[in-house]
Amino acid sequence: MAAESFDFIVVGAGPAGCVIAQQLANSARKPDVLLLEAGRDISSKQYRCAGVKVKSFQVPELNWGYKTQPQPYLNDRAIDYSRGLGLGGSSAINFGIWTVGSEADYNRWAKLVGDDTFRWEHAQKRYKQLENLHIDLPEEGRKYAGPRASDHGDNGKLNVSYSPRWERDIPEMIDNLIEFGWEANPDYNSGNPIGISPYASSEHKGLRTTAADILVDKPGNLKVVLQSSVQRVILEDGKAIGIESSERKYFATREVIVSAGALNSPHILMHSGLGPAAQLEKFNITSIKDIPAVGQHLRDHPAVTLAFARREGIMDRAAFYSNQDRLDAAMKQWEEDGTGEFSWLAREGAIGFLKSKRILESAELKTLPAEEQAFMQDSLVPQWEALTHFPAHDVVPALANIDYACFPVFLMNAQSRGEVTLQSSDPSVPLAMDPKLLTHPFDRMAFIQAIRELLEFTQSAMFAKDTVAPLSSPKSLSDEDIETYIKEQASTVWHMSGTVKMGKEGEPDAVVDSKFKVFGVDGLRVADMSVTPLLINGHTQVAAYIIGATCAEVLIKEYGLDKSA
Ligand SMILES: Cc1cc2nc3c(=O)[nH]c(=O)nc-3n(C[C@H](O)[C@H](O)[C@H](O)COP(=O)(O)OP(=O)(O)OC[C@H]3O[C@@H](n4cnc5c(N)ncnc54)[C@H](O)[C@@H]3O)c2cc1C
Repeated sequence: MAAESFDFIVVGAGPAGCVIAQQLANSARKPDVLLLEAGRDISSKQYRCAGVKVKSFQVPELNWGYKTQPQPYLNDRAIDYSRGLGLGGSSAINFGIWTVGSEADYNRWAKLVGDDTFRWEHAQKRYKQLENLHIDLPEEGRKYAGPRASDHGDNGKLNVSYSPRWERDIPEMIDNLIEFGWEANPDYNSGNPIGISPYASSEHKGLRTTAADILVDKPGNLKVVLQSSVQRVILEDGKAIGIESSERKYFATREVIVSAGALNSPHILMHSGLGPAAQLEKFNITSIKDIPAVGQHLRDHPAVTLAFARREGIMDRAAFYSNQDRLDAAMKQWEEDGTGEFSWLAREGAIGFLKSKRILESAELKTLPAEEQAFMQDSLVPQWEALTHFPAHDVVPALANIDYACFPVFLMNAQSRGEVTLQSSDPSVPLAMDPKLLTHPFDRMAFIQAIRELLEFTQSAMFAKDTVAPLSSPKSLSDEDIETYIKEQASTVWHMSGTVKMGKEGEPDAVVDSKFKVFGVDGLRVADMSVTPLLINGHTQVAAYIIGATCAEVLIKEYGLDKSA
């Protein structure tokens, strides 16, 4: 079969890859674009019920199924390191929390890489073009959320919504947290995440939103090939000229853009001869360019959940999830018209981004580089995050019979750096993944403090009056008990970042420049969560979409694709 040729080849149909492919193909010059995805089309309704969203990552055929190396600070546990496999990438299996991060993240990113295109005002513009925010809050929720139209999009392809119905204890929970001292924030996605807000999700009318939605109405000059796992980039005289996948070769006359995610993009680079030469040679891969930083600098947010049985009937969940007849009827209703409990129940709650005086005044903070310390002190930069009504029964089915409160706690700005490394010369064998969670002393101290601050709330009279028993929680507020709990229970929240880090030329940890170009290689860019030079303060899908839009903008400008032929 003759090799097919395209102007641009994009590898990976996650948030970044779908946006790049669609925006390139839609530019005035209408270049021929190929989007290759290793997985299947999983964009049909059967995979997208918002009400069972947290079950998606547990479906083996939708997931690459990765596990980390044993983590010494987590009792040597190998933890789940899921990545979405299929059209939409990890957006098709994620938990749907919609957070853009802090405007300070984007301004710092611009400064770190020396390019103002990453500044908040530009990032926010791209975000607004992608988003279609539906503010259909219930009556009782309106006083807590008030996004300004100027901060959001209402015409993008990504449907985002607040839940139109709330579980009955949510207003009291938010009131209590405000009374406890958390500042009310009417819109945590305005660039200022600090405080407590109801959260918005990547879903609407009971249907999960995924990156596949970006491809709706795709133009004819964009070809999508599924079940094609890219093994390496074909390089000739220092230039990327195509790719070799599990099924065949494809050629690109202009560029190859790798958007396979933070665990797979470095994998493809290494098998193309671009990575740490010593590592490649160990596995008989010819090194074309020694780039020691490929696979290094892996960062992620440590996370742990705390759960408490609540007084029966103060919530809506047990009465529903423990009743098979109601479950069956609700699923029938969702299938018919997308409404009913599976469109709202346990899909709503509050999100808090908190500053912590104790963390900011700690001895451990003072050991960090001055720039990092200054960043953390910024009034728009949180030290930790919590959610209030996580649907943990989708992971621990026994919880379906009880009314329970579940708070995931996330450490922001974690300092530990991990790595992904080769373990085989066979491209079908994944990299060894070692996030080295909590290896940095700052992270261990800050995570303990964050959990303690949440526990102080759950032990306050206003919350404790309705608690029947802790279900999963440290035994006390002591460092030792919290540390034991972390070791037994903590994991990450799948925000892998930084393995193909963006930076300035000559920086030893930089792999791509601010135009997403791999240093020293022509015609090759990487654009997905792997390039982030910092850990975004929030959940990462929005950042991945923005990365895609930024890269598309750069390419369209560089190649003059915005001008008609
Ligand atoms: C379980 C889970 C829960 C999460 N929850 C949230 C959340 O609530 N909110 C949030 O904002 N973020 C969440 N995230 C993170 C978020 O989904 C990711 O940050 C985001 O999807 C990353 O986008 P990406 O484009 O960088 O990569 P991905 O979304 O990982 O996309 C990469 C794509 O490339 C494809 N690919 C990989 N290798 C190859 C290859 N060799 N050949 C061809 N194709 C390939 C993959 O199959 C995939 O489709 C979660 C992630 C997971 C896994």
